[in-house]
Amino acid sequence: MKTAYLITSGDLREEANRLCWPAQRELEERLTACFAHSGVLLVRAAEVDPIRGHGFVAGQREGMNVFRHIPKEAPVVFATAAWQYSHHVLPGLRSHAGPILTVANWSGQWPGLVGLLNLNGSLVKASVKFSTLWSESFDDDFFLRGIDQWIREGRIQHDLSHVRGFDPHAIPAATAVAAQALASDLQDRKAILGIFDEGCMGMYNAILDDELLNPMGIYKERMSQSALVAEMRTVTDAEAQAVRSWLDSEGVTFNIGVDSKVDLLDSQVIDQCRMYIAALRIADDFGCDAIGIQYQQGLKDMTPASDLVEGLLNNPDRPPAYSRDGRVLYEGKALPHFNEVDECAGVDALITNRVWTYLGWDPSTTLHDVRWGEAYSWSPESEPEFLWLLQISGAAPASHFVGGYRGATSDRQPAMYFPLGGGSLKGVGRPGEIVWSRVFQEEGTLHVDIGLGSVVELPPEETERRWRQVTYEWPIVHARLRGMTRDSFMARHRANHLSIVYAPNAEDGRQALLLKAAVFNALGVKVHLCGVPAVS
Ligand SMILES: C[C@H](O)[C@@H](O)[C@@H](O)C(=O)CO
Repeated sequence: MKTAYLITSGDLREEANRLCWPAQRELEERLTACFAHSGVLLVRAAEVDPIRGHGFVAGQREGMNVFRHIPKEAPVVFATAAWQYSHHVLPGLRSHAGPILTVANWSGQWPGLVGLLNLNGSLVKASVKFSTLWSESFDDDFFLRGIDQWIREGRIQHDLSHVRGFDPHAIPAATAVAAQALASDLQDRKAILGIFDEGCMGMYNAILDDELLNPMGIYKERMSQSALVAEMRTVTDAEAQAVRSWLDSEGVTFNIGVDSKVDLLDSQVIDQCRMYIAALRIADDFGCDAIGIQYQQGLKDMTPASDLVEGLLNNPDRPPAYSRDGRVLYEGKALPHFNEVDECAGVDALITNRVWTYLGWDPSTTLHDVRWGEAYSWSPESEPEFLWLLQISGAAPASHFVGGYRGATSDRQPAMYFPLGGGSLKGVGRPGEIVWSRVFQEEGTLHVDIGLGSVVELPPEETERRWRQVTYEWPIVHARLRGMTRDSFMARHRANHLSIVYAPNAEDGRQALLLKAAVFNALGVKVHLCGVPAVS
């Protein structure tokens, strides 16, 4: 290999591209130096645009044009230090014949690792072969060995020994019976995912065909964010204020300011309360079992962000909302919400809701971005332990926070993403045992990765330090994912998101994982146990 082409992809929001550009430029410089050291010239496939103030590919058409100038068989390196829309480069990568490497810098500053994992998941769904790497310093052994192998062989082998198949015969008989009953119930009665506009921010991997969903008993109701805005207009000030008052009485702190461009205003929160009621009313109209709001393109220019709404919906303990004729909507229940209309997370949330409700446990669940992570030394003598930092862009159920609603704050969404603001639902993940999972599509079928972990509590100053390295306005979770290293998880994970739900303790978590795995298996989804010890 003498030459490789460097491409990147960015946001559709130019403000985000401009702000993230310095980090991207630094990544590209380091990567170029690294390849040069190995005798390979890394050539940028597109010029940096001085007028736009960045060098990101910022649209699908633009990406298609860039790829027309890359020789078909040439090696291509995709590098990202920021959140990016995969569909900008997916058409070019799909029809590319040369080796593909995807790389991100190991940094929490912008969601670059999230962007990397989204592209990786999208490439897996599209059946495009690729290799992937990440690095903090670009001089570590793991990275250099990977680069070396890719340059020599056009591929990189990672350790995936933590992933193994699920054996439905190796679980307790009672679990198998319960799983079959839950699966049959779903297939008989069927469920509806309410989709407020399909496809968010280029997340091709988050869109699932009806052909895959319908055999499970899951159907989509296709709805529109415009209908949500229209319904919001019918919600009265008094109805919206009642939701806000409920949140105030539960102790949520709204960090209200004065400048609508950068601060959270009461009026933005009231609009979010309107959206909460409107979403529940529409979900009820269509008999939805879960809903997802695309929430970025289109909606961000019409209303404050939907995160506060989403975090509330995922929690059975939430402000009461009434139908137009006065019924309490989804009384005492969560209405699972899949942020960024990630349908894989929607399927997962639906199954979690059924399984956890059957077990009599709190079914509050949420997806998170796999944002970053760092080692932590619990004592001066102990070996540092790697802890993941999970963080979704503003929404998580307050039951997942230290202190619940009382521990929750609502900060204005960053203006670079959300010009009309809106408050987040933000807190620190409460310590406890979790089951994590990810539904994904590979080779035309549905799969789920599932594993065990725990949320850990770090000293407040360490939480604060980590929080300042990522997006301070969003919730934060310090997680230990059992049975795998940072690198083996990254090599395997097929999405920017991962879903979590709490179990009462480790043994209950293990039993619930088996039940959830068995339900998926009974529904025809291929289950992969990640880092989970064999059932004895
Ligand atoms: C607002 C940002 O674009 C986020 O939505 C992004 O980082 C994600 O959450 C991607 O999953």
